[in-house]
Amino acid sequence: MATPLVVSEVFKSFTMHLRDGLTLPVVANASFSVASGECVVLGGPSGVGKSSILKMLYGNYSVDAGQILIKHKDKVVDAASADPRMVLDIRRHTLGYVSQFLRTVPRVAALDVVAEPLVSRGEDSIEARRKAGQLLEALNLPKPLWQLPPATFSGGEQQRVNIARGFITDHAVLLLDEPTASLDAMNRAVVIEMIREKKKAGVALLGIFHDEEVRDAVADRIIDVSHFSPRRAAA
Ligand SMILES: Nc1ncnc2c1ncn2[C@@H]1O[C@H](COP(=O)(O)OP(=O)(O)OP(=O)(O)O)[C@@H](O)[C@H]1O
Repeated sequence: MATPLVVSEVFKSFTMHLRDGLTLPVVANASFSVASGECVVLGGPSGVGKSSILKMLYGNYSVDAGQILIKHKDKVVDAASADPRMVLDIRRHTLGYVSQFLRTVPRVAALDVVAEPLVSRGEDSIEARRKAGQLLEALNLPKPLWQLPPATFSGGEQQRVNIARGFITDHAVLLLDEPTASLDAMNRAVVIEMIREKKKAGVALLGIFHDEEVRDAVADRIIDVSHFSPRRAAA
């Protein structure tokens, strides 16, 4: 089985510059991998470092030590030490991320927000919009909203735009940070089905799901992130 994501001995601390440089160690010696077609869930109590791990993998947080090995365009790249241009290339072609909250761009219609990851890869914009419409329809976003910028949408509507944007590409690795937190039962079921489709297509998924029902429906494996807690490592 192919393994497009390998995390090896990753460490992370935050330095509080406004608190006399106080250092808060958050992740110590995190090592795990995710295979194609597998959905791995990061578990453990609140504040243990689950979101921080996803943000390091996506390049939003720097990594203090260790490697994040991603299979990118037939090569293995260490995203932890890659330059910003490489990180952007990995995001464009290999690594998707559904964050908890949509970062809206003023004046851009929801349909174009969803189509953008395909357009930025040079795909035909009409075809990209068609695919975006299919996803928004599956996620029950009312059609009159498609042409509006999502800034004024409800939390659940914004989250569905965010999910559609994350799922529109055929990226080999997909990170999901509580994608169903603001959704009703009907749309949670749609997202569960979309995750199963990605697994069937051979995508490696790594996610955080506080909702037990969703977690049980999609998880092949749960990694207890408290194993990577610095306090435990020091004990
Ligand atoms: N940018 C940051 N600056 C300083 N501290 C941070 C930052 N991001 C996260 N932390 C700290 O790192 C620790 C882990 O946070 P993180 O959000 O990764 O936990 P989590 O396991 O995802 O929690 P939850 O389940 O509550 O979302 C927390 O103590 C948090 O305060």
